[in-house]
Parts: sequence; C-alpha cells; structure tokens
Amino acid sequence: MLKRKRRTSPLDDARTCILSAKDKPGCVEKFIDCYKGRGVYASEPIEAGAFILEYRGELLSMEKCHSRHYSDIESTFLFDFEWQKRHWCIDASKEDGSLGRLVNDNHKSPNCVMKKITVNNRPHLCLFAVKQIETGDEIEYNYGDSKWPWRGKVAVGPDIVAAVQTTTPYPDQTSQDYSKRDGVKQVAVSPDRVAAVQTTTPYPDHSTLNSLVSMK
Ligand SMILES: C[S@@+](CC[C@H](N)C(=O)[O-])C[C@H]1O[C@@H](n2cnc3c(N)ncnc32)[C@H](O)[C@@H]1O
Repeated sequence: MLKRKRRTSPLDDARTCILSAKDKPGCVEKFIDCYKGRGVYASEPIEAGAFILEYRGELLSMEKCHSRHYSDIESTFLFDFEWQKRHWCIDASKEDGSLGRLVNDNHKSPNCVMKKITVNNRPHLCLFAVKQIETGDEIEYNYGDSKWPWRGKVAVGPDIVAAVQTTTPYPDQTSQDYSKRDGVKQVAVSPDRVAAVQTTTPYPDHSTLNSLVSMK
C-alpha cells in the first residue's frame, strides 16, 4: 500500500524558516502608494492556518530597547511582547530585505495573525493565515487597538487619501517624495501620529496586539 506523504505542519514550517533565516517563498513586496508605502502580497494561494512569514529583527530586552533612540519611522518597526514573564522587543527597523517587517495593518478583516513561537530557547514572531489567501491578496494583520492615524482615513483613488476624521492633523504624504526619506522607503510619520499611539512605551504600542493573538 502506498504511504501518504505527511504534510509539514505550519509550526514545523515556521521553525524551518526561522532556522534558515530566510523568508518562505509565496509572498512578494510591492509598492502600494506614497501614503501606505510598501506592502506584502501573496504570489501563490495560501491556505488557512499556514505559516506565512517571520517578523524578523533584532531581539532586545525592553531595557535595551528603551535605551536606544529611534526616529518616528524606525519606531513603527518595533514590536513588543511578553515572553517568560519579561518584556521583549523585536527591532525590525533595519532594512534587511525581509518581508515580515513590511506587512501592513488591517484591523477590520486581517487575513493573518502574529503568533509567538520559541525556537532554540528564543522567541520568534510569525504570521499565520487565518483564512484562505488568494494570489494577489495583500497580507495584513491587526496591529492592535492603538489609535493608528490611517484608520481614520479612506482611500479614494490609487494615490489619493481623503481624511474622514480630522482629530489628528496628518501631513499630506501624497506630496512628499517617498524615495528620499531617511534613506529608507518608508512613509513619513508625523509627531502627532506618534503621540496618538503612545501609551506606556515611548514607541507605538504593539503590546495590545499580543493579547489579541494570545501571545502569552
Ligand atoms: C511596519 S511598517 C509596514 C511597512 C510600510 N508600509 C513600509 O513601506 O515600510 C508600518 C508603517 O506602514 C504604514 N501602514 C501600515 N498599515 C497601514 C494602513 N493600513 N494604511 C496606511 N498605512 C499603513 C504606516 O506608515 C506604518 O507606520
């Protein structure tokens, strides 16, 4: 009798990618517009539950993270979480070519979720699909409950964004040169925006996301 080949579990898949320090094939980076910047898109169908990408970066203790000085843009690439009863941060502010750091926020209908997994006694943050994802779909997860400024805006055209909420003034990013900022291709972040998302930490608080995805 023919033995059926066992499929790799999503967790094993994630472990393999983590150990190889390479992104899993199946996703590509795309420039969306000068407001949202880049995003990550599925280049093949991804089934619900599958491992997608690691949010790769430098693992820092919270103390170390606090001691560093990040620009507003860099601070949007910090992801804090709890592990072994201590607070940690993945600093993905360095442009290292990895895709996990480029995944954008969607708090209404995200197609993946961030989970914490431990490999070789170190924590890693990984995105897993929560629904079937089709080729060409943008990969998106929920950044958490912070008042992210873009959540009050609605896209009305490929490059035009209309403000539907005016509680936080936000610079007109359509008029800025996307490619010249900070030497990285990132959307400028206004100080107002950082103030709006600050809670207990001096940078955007991803910790709310942790409870959301039960990263205990
Ligand atoms: C971790 S980075 C994601 C990658 C980023 N788009 C880039 O091009 O580098 C987070 C930044 O992406 C942008 N962003 C993420 N989700 C967004 C959304 N739903 N709408 C508009 N901008 C978003 C914001 O500028 C945010 O500070």
